[in-house]
Amino acid sequence: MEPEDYDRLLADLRPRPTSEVVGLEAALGRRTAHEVRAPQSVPRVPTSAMDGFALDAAALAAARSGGEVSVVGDIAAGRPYVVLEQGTAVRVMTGAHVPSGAEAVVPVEFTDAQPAGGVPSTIRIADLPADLPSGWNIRRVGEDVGAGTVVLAPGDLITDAGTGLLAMLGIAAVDVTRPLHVGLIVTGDELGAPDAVVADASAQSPAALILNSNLPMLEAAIASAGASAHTRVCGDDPEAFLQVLEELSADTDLVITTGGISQGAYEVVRSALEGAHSTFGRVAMRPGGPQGHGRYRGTPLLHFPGTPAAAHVSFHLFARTLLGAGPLANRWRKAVAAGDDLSGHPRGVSLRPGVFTPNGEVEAMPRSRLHDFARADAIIRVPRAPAAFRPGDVVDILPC
Ligand SMILES: Nc1nc2c(c(=O)[nH]1)N[C@H]1C(S)=C(S)[C@@H](COP(=O)(O)OP(=O)(O)OC[C@H]3O[C@@H](n4cnc5c(N)ncnc54)[C@H](O)[C@@H]3O)O[C@H]1N2
Ligand code: MOO
Repeated sequence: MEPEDYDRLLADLRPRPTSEVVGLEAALGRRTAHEVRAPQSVPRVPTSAMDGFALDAAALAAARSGGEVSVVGDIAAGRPYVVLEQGTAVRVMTGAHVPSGAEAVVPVEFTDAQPAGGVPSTIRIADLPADLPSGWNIRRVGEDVGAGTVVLAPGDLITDAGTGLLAMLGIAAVDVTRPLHVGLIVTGDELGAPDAVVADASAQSPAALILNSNLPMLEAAIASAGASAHTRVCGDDPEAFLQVLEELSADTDLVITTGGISQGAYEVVRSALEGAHSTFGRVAMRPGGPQGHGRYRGTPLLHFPGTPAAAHVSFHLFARTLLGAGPLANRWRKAVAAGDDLSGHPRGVSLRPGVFTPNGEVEAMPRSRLHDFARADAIIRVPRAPAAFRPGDVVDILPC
């Protein structure tokens, strides 16, 4: 099974997020719970796109034939509106409310007026384009955003530009999804805490030989995905594992486990859950081939392999789908390959760490260890052999 097919199977496990209303200052990086519609138009009134003079049709005609036009007022952006009398002009600044009846705003450069200083009492205009479109340099009401337009869809990430957009529309608070609570159980009798003393390799203590990289790595990945992590470490005893899962699943929206799912003698996760709660199998991909998923008392479960590079890739491919990023099939982006030729593996999709070159192409690292992914900008998807890519070919990448 290809990674995207497996990912589709996981869709039913997606937790339903709840929502909360937050102020704009706390909205950055959150996702909208509902669509957001513009409560008002932008601009709200016709506004000038240029510093210049608003003229009605009669004044424009007079100016075209070389006549002087009287200037009857001055409007800066946000300042009170001035009535445009027939056959006259009003000085307007960019963003100013253009008086009704104005046919066009003529930029100051087309006139004999000085750009700065007081308002001239009259202006002359030279070299006006022959066919001025009606409303030249006047931004119509709702030209940027019409009242009622959907400006953000449900699930959209609120970015810095999105924050500005909401402020522009007078929206001070927004309904966003609450961070999901994700349980993480990292399994293996052999694991030592990252600060454990690394003993001599010949020593008897296994905990000193393999340090627990998956826990801090996936805790960080969960936080980067906007969720909160609740972590536990567990040995290879299935009963003890079930006890940890029982506790953790009661208060979490999703539980991720690592390790103990392949063909070995101490596959704790598999022996505790297979049949009753979870299914285990192999996805045609490397790293990360062994995978499992299920539910425990309703709480969705994802089971990742213990090998650190496999756990890393599994999170980006599959956990992100359940944490609101959308189906894997929709998340691949395109990039131009650089560096050496890339050949597919005969048994499945290869997921290779890739680094962006200064000119924006992507170059695969020679190997796919955690050490390589730690420096990568993206995961490159190399389909199964005989697929092969040469420099200049377009490849699928997942930013990570
Ligand atoms: N006979 C077979 N053996 C294996 C197969 C297979 O198909 N047949 N698949 C291999 C592949 S691919 C992978 S990936 C691993 C996955 O095995 P598990 O999920 O059961 O993981 P473990 O055996 O528990 O651990 C694998 C490896 O990773 C180390 N590990 C585990 N957790 C952590 C952690 N939190 N931090 C750092 N390192 C960790 C663990 O000590 C093992 O060395 O199975 C292959 N075998
Ligand atoms: O899933 Mo494994 O060895 O391919 O890392």
